[in-house]
Amino acid sequence: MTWRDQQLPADHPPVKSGGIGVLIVNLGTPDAPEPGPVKQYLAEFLSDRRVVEIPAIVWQPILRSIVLNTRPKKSAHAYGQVWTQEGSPLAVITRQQAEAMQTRLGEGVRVDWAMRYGTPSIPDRLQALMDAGYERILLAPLYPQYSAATTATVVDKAADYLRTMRWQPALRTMPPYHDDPAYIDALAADIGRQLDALDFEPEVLLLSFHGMPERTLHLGDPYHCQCQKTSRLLQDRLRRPGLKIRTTFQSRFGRAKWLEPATDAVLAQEAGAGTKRLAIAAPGFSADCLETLEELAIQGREQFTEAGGERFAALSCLNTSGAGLAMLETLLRRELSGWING
Ligand SMILES: C=CC1=C(C)c2cc3[nH]c(cc4nc(cc5[nH]c(cc1n2)c(C)c5CCC(=O)O)C(CCC(=O)O)=C4C)c(C)c3C=C
Ligand SMILES: [Fe+2]
Ligand SMILES: [Fe+2]
Repeated sequence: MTWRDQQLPADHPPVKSGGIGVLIVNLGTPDAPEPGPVKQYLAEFLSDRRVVEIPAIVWQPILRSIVLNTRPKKSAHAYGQVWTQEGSPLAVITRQQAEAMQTRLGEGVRVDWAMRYGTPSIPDRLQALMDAGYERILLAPLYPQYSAATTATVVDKAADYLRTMRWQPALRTMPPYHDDPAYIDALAADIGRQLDALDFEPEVLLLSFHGMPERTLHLGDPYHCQCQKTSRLLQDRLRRPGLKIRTTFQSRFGRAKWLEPATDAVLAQEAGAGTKRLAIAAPGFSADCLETLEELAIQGREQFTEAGGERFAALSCLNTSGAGLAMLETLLRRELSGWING
């Protein structure tokens, strides 16, 4: 009991200890690879005004009457192809990343994880950290490139929850790290290692980033520029002059024009132009997920080989690789240093 507790009534909640918590956050994923849970997840995700920037009065009827009646079945099938014994790859890897950070950062800091959509939710984990006495919380969205549809909506969600609290934690947010030497070095080391381990030598390496509506670029979202900068720095750092490297954007959604060139179009175009051996990496994803394991590794392979390609490799994301964990530790320690040493 502290001196403060002694002055409080007996039924008063315990005085918090003031410890430091880290909440790492990724996008989110359904609870099961079945249409029901996928529908629930998509309803939450695609109702986020940061993600679909169409007025709700126009979008919600389309979402409810068309998208949520057609997409869940198709997406559930895709999730079924990549689901693991432990669950959705994105959730499993994010949890493993949090556990590894707990080990690396030690007992002085508590590391937890959450998903922007689905479970475990950001409010749930923020409250759990507060209940356990962590009054300073570092919110770490694991998106190297900033976009309103990813980084900003994580901060919105945390802020919305803080708005409901009488006793708020102090919140710090980890900035995007698209050009951070720790990130570029980790990518170069991990992609270089995977390229060296292939039993063929690719002529082309695609760096495929998740797409966004092109309109967001014109509205000032830095996402496209940050993807291009990551690619340029990574290309320099990879030092493979014989390898043709191209930047592409995947996972188009809806009817609007998205950032180009599209990954699927480039796969077919490269094969059509005579490229026989191709590798693809997804540097914007911190963890393998549906978009890398199904869309790139399964569908991408089909698109390339059906158009005449012969050898294809989809490289893993940083996940829990040594390079990836060392990078995360560097980024988190940098943000925590003000609180620990200050
Ligand atoms: C890495 C950054 C991401 C950006 C930017 C992003 C933008 C964005 N996404 C959609 C629509 C969908 N994305 C879906 C899956 C998905 N998206 C990301 C990351 C980014 N999205 C990840 C990591 C995942 C995988 C989730 C998993 O469970 O493994 C999906 C769901 C799957 C499907 O039905 O195809 C949709 C839908 C939009 C509209 C958008 C930008 C405006
Ligand atoms: Fe997405
Ligand atoms: Fe997809």
